Amino acid sequence: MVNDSLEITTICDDVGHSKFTIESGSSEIERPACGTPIYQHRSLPRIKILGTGGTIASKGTDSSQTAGYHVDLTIEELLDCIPDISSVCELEYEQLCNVDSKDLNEELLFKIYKGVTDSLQTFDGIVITHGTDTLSETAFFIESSVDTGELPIVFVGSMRPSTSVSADGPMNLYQAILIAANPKSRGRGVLVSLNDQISAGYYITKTNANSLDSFNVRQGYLGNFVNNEVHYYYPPVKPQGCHKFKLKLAPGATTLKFPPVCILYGHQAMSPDLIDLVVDHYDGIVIATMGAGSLPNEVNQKLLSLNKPVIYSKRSMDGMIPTANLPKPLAGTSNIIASGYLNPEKSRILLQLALAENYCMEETRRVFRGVYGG
Ligand SMILES: NC(=O)C[C@H](N)C(=O)O
Repeated sequence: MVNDSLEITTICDDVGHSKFTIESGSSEIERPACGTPIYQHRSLPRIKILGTGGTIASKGTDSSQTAGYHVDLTIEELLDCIPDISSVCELEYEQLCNVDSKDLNEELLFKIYKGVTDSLQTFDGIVITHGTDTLSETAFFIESSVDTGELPIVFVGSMRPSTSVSADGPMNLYQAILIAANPKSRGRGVLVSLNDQISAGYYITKTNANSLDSFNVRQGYLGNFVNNEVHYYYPPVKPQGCHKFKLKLAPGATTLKFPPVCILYGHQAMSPDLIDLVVDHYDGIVIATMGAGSLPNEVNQKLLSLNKPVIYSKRSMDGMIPTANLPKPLAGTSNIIASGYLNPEKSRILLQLALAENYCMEETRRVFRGVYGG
């Protein structure tokens, strides 16, 4: 299903940067200087698409293949597969990277952050195509580090590669663009659009490794997409207690370097020796506890003795860690902080942001209080 009615124009000859615009109609376009967006119909919302890769940008070898495929499709090719949106919005798109989301690192996260912040003033909405495995981490990071104001930022991925029968990528992308262009999406912060559902990026979690309905959010879906209509269930709202960090690069640095934080997974017969193996390599530890903060006593004692922050999160997908369940130090203030509703991977990002700001233990605890932890 090729979209013939869109005109795709290269506006920057720096191919490494891959910036393009898609204009509605085919009337003459005056070419501005490299990097300047071209707009003809000021009345349509302007949407920026940032391509980063993932299954939505993947190809398999035959149409039945839904595993073992490779990222091999550009954002430009992906846009060729969606229905005509030229009467709905004007698009500009940019390929930031093209990787499986397991390979996203601080450098690429910073590229996404820059892609977003550079577009905030010029566009009415931003769509980010992303692999689903770590999509919720990037969405959480962007919500925690960008003051989005009224602008909708919509993350989107897919569970089937572009070559498969009933590939979900084109419909998911189409919906994400329409959500970003819809005035009702304003003032809702970072959204995730997948499988017809709209959710808050701050809370969403990937809960199924294979199915199309792979994302779940116990805090509730915000809305639904049906037959070209965006339906919100609630008026605009942003996540409660979300702490906003101002990212600062170190003097002379060109990208972010976060303090290292690891995640350990609690289990029966867990030994405190595990902590000894990692403690010197990390500035903080997140631990996926059993239940709502349970760990063997010796592990609690070992963690309490560390001179660095330890976040108690959970193995269970839902629920939270109440502060009442944290182990108590014999004397002084504790280095152990409850993650509240955050899962281990989001807790890791939040702790890294707090460490990067040089927050003391109490400031870090206050940040986690926003999600009923601390
Ligand atoms: N469905 C997906 O996008 C999974 C893929 N491995 C990724 O996260 O990039």
